Amino acid sequence: MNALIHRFRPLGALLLLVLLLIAPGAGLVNGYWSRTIMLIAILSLLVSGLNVVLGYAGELAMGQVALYAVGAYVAGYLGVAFGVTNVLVALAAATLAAVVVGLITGIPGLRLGGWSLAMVTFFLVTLVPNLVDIFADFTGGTLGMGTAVPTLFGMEIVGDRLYWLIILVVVGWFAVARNLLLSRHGNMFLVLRQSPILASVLGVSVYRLRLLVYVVGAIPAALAGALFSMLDGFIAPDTFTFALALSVLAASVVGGATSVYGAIAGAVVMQLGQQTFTQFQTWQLVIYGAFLLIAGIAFNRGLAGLAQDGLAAARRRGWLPTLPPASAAAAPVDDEPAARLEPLRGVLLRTEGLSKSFGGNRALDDVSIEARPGEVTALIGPNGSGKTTLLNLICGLYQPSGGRLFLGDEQIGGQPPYRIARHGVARTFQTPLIPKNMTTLAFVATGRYVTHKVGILPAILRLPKFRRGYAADDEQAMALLRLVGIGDVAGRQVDALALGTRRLVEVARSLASGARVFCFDEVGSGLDASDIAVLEQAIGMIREAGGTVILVEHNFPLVLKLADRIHVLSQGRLLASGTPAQIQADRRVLAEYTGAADGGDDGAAESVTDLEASEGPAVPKGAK
Ligand SMILES: Nc1ncnc2c1ncn2[C@@H]1O[C@H](COP(=O)(O)OP(=O)(O)OP(=O)(O)O)[C@@H](O)[C@H]1O
Repeated sequence: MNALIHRFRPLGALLLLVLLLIAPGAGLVNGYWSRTIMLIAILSLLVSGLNVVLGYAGELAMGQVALYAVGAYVAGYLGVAFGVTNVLVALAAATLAAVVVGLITGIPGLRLGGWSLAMVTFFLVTLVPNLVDIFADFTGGTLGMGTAVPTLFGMEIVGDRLYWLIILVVVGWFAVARNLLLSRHGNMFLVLRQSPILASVLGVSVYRLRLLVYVVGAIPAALAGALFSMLDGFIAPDTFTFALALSVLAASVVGGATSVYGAIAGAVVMQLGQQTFTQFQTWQLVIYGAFLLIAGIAFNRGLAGLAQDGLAAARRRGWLPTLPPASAAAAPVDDEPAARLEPLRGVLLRTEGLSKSFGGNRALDDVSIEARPGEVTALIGPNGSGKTTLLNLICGLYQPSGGRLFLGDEQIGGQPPYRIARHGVARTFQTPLIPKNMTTLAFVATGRYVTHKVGILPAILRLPKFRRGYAADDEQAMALLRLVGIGDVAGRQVDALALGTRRLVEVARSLASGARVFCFDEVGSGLDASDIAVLEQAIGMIREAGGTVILVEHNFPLVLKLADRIHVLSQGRLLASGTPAQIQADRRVLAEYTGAADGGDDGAAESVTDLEASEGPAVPKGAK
C-alpha cells in the first residue's frame, strides 16, 4: 500500500496540474477566480524567492518587491520600445535582469556583512518610485506604462493561454526550487542559516554561498514581475510598495519559510485576505504586522509546519502509511559489521610561536607544537588556558596576532577557515553546531559538500550525476554513523538528538570530508561510558588509518588512553609537552592543576592521574 501510494504520487501531482490547467476552459472556475488563481500564483513566486533567501539561508533580504518591479519593467519595456513581445524572451530577459540586479545589490550588501543586505534591499524597495520617476522616459513615470500584448510564435498570449503560461511558469519554478532545496545544496543553505561558522569549517565560502542564494531568490521575483506585466497590461510604481514587501514577508512567515510549498499556502492566505476584506487597504500594515506576530509566536514553522506536524501525528497513530526511509542506505541494519576507514592522508601540523590577543588579553602566547600523522596529540590545561583558541587559530576562525602555522611544508596561518578546511582540516565544536530541519544522515553528508562536488544544474535537473552523488553521500554517511555506533539515528532530526549523540554525529561529519587533520574539541564530554568506548574506538581507527588527530579534552583517563603526545597549556603558554607517562609525572603540571606552588608537596595528590581518576573535568584555577 505504502509503495503504491509513493509510486502514484507523481501521477497524482500531474492530475492536479492538468485539472488546474483545464479549470477555466472547462468552466470549473469563472473569470474572477481564474484571475485570483493567477494572482496567487504570481504572489507565490515572490514569496518562494524570499523563502529561499530567508527561510533557507537566513538572510533578511527585503528586496523581492524591487526585483518584481525590475522584471515587470524589463518585460514591459522590451515590448513597448523594441516590439519584442515573445514571452520566452521576456522571461529570459527578466531572469537576466534579476541576476544582474542581484549581483549589483548583493555584492556590497553581503561584503559589508551584518544587517547590510537587509538595509540595502530595504532602500532598494523605497527607491523604486524615485527610479521610475527619474527614468520616466523609459518607464512612463508615476502615470505608468501600458504594455504590449504578449505573444509566442505569432500567437497572442491572452485569456486562457496567459493563464496556462502563468501556471506553467510557476509550476516550473517550484520544480526547480524543490529540486534545489531538497538536495545537498539546500542542506548547505540550512547549515548556513544555522551557523556561518559551521558552513565555513565545512569548506564553504560563506560570502559566495550567500550571494548565490540571494541571486537565486531574485529570479522568481523578476519572473513574477514579468508575468504581472503581461496579466495587467499596465505597470505603475504604486504596485511596488513597501506594503507589498511586508505582505510578501508576512506570507513567507505564515506559509512557513523553510518549506518549499509553504510559499503557496502563504500566498493563498494573503491574496484571499486582500480580496475578501474591503477594509484591507486601510488596515493592511496593521494586518501584516499582526500576521507576523501571530505566526512568529504561535506557529513559527508556518502553515506548512502545522501541516507537517499533523501528518507526522497521523502517521504515528497509524491513520496514514509511514514514509519509506530517506534512502536505501538509511534503513537501519544494526547487525551489519561496522565500516572500516579507508586510509587517511594524514599530514604534520606545526605551529611556530603562535599567539593571539583579544585587546589586552593574551589568550595564546608564543605556542609551538606539533601534531603528527598517525598519532593523537592531546591539548590539556585548565579552563581558559587557551586550548579552544589554539584550535580556532588552526582552523582559521581566528587570525593569529603572531607566529606561523604549517600543514606539511605549507604556511596556512591567516587563511580564511573555508580555505583551511579545503586543505583537509576538519573540526568539531565544544557546543556542537547542529542545523535544524535536517536528518542526521543528511547532516553527516554535508561533510562531503565541498570534497565530493555535484553542481547545482545536475541537482535541479536530477541528472544521473546528482543521483550517483546522492547515493554515495548517503552510503558514506551511513557507514560513518555506524562507525561511531549510532547508525540507528540516521533518519532522525539531528537537532532532536541528545548532546552526547550530537558529539558522535560531529565526529562522523568530520570524517565524511576525507580530512587529513581532525580537531576534536571536548568531544568526550557529556558521553556515557558506552559512548566513550565507541568514541575511543573511532579515534583509534582514525589514528590507525593515518589521520592526524588533535584532541582537546578534560577527561584525563581518556586522554591517557588515546594520546601519543600531550601538550599542556597554562594561561596561554605552553607549560609542558611529552608522552602521557612524562606528563603524568610532571610536577609542574600537577602544580598547575592543584594551584600548589611547588608541585603538590602537600601530599594531596602525587600525579595528574590521581586528580583525574574520577573522569571529572580538570578543575580550573580560574574558571572561564
Ligand atoms: N572571542 C574571544 N574574545 C575575547 N576573549 C576570548 C575570546 N575567545 C577566547 N577568549 C579568551 O581567551 C582565553 C582562552 O580561552 P579558551 O576558550 O581558548 O580557553 P580553553 O582552554 O579552551 O577553556 P575551556 O577549557 O573552558 O574551553 C580566555 O581568557 C578567554 O576569555
